[in-house]
Amino acid sequence: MGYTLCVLGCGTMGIAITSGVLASLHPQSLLHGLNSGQPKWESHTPGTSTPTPVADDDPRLPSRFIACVQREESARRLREKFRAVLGGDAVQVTVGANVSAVQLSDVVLLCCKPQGASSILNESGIKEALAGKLLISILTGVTIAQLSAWVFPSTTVVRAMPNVACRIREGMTVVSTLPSSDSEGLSKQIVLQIFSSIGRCRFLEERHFDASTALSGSGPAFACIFLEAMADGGVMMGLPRAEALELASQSLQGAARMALQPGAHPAQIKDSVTTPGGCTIAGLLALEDGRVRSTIARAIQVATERASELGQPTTK
Ligand SMILES: NC(=O)C1=CN([C@@H]2O[C@H](COP(=O)(O)OP(=O)(O)OC[C@H]3O[C@@H](n4cnc5c(N)ncnc54)[C@H](OP(=O)(O)O)[C@@H]3O)[C@@H](O)[C@H]2O)C=CC1
Ligand SMILES: O=C(O)[C@@H]1CCC=N1
Repeated sequence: MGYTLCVLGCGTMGIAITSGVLASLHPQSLLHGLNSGQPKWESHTPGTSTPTPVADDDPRLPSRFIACVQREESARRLREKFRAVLGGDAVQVTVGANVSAVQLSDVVLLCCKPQGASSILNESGIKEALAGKLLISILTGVTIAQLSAWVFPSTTVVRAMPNVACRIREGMTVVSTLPSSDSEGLSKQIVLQIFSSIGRCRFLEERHFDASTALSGSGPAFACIFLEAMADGGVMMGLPRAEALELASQSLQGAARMALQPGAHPAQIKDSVTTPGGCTIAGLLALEDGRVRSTIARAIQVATERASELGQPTTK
């Protein structure tokens, strides 16, 4: 029998992670369709993630899910969503019952706003309910030292920084290196299993978390600005909007997948596209005139600085 996973604060990211993990555990379920939506275009869109084989007795895999939210309205929507795709109560959704949800769980995924951590973890009984368990926080800016001060020493605290693409199992998650006492233990296996089932997962020291938050946590938003702008250019030149978005999206996906190939480098890919005297170099020079590289790099810098402020007592 696997373990019980409690998603404490099941909003955008809680839903993305839960949906991704459920889809990996139930490859035949409608979750795949729901997560990726109906194909927008008629073009062939091959799937990319390989389903994780289900093994009910694997202690690294969750077999029961509890989602905690604050408002009844959110709870109702979540129940409908998960019931619709799994046809039962695969995910138990609770409101105002964080302590009992944590008591019933083995692993807790903290997915509330950074500003909400203090009140959620200071609720009477939570500390005791978390004793001896694994607490994985995806909160921006809230440090392991802060989290550890709110729980007993027997609670294993791990930070993770996923992104919204976990929803379609194409996420990028950075996980803090575990304490040496647990560096090869079950906690590490559980964390790896969760996040590698919904995308890529990499361990990094905590000092890199704010930059990782800006780069891969916020990254999908930055990429979508570029994507929208490319599509706008296509529309300006007469392409229909839907086709322009398809062309832009698939081009970005293709370029990113090429860049992820072993030994590949973005500059080499760019050079291979750039015919001497051709149209690509004309477009590249227009981009450079707009200081596109320093603008994008500065966005990561500013987002990193802001990430470090979030979750701190003096920050709104
Ligand atoms: N959005 C993103 O792309 C990313 C976000 N993050 C981090 O993930 C965290 C969550 O972000 P996001 O999912 O966008 O935020 P959301 O606001 O979408 O989700 C927060 C959830 O917490 C719930 N909640 C609030 N208070 C309580 C409470 N007292 N008890 C139980 N549940 C509660 C809310 O319930 P209700 O719905 O009822 O209000 C909501 O479901 C943040 O810390 C953020 O920094 C990290 C990486 C990417
Ligand atoms: O904007 C934010 O603060 C969060 C963290 C990364 C993505 N969204």
